[in-house]
Amino acid sequence: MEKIIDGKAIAAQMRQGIAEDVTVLKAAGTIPGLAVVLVGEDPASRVYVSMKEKACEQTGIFSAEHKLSVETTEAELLALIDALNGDGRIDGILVQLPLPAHIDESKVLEAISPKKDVDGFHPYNVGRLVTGKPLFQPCTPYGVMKMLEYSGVKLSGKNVVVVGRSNIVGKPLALMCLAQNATVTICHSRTVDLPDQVRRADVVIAAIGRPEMIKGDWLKEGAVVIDVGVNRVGEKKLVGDVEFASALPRVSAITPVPGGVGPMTITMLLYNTVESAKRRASGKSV
Ligand SMILES: Nc1nc2c(c(=O)[nH]1)N[C@@H](CN(C=O)c1ccc(C(=O)N[C@@H](CCC(=O)O)C(=O)O)cc1)CN2
Repeated sequence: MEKIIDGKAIAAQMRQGIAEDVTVLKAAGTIPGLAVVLVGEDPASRVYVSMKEKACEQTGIFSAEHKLSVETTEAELLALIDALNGDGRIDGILVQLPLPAHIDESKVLEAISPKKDVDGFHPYNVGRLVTGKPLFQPCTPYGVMKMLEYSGVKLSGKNVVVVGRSNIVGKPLALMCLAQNATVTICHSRTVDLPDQVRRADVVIAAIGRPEMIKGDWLKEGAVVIDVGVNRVGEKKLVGDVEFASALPRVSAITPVPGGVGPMTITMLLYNTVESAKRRASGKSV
């Protein structure tokens, strides 16, 4: 196992496989389609959306872009989603988060057809994950699981500590690790003695959104560290939730920021879209 888990390289390898699947689908008459919806001008969201569009182009997926003004009402957004749910060219619908404060995020996510919910955020898909029969799995946690698989890290019987309990990363990751027979602990802002919890972990997954909060001397010797944090410090610098320099000498493997989990998020969105297109092509119900 490489000490630095290269998310860019794993993502590139997976995207090649996805592009091959798209070629096969197109030859049989199905063009995978993703609708990308952005409301407002949030600069980070604009960057992520354009990365998603570019990734679609590179893999041959049709992307339909809907860039809406910050004044868009909740009713207008719901009407667009309704139209996309019924659009036969669209296999996946992505609404970039966060949404402006006047729009109810849960209402919007619940309006997306579970069959086109390639972000895996709809309560139906959350329920499928909880019951161990996933349909669409959320992209960042799914990307983490793929990185562990590609790096040969087996979770069965391991102590996994997930730091962070968000609906889109921490909670689904805990369920995915549990499905691989890990012993999972979820830590959060009220956890007593976080360093002590982290010290027990064979695998630490950091998803708290606090720059370099987890220090090297908190880690067990030989631990595997997956850093989901993408924190902007100053104008240009990006850092994770783990202090990389102090962690590196102690770990057996670690993901960098940037170039770790981030590239996998978009790759899993492409993957989910193509899986959805394969279902459409086969006429299978879900
Ligand atoms: N509808 C969704 N909204 C959001 C999601 C999501 O999965 N679905 N996740 C995040 C943002 N996100 C994708 O949307 C995302 C975050 C980071 C990266 C990434 O590649 N990061 C790079 C650094 C890029 C940079 O320079 O800023 C890295 O870590 O190497 C991709 C996608 C919130 N919203």
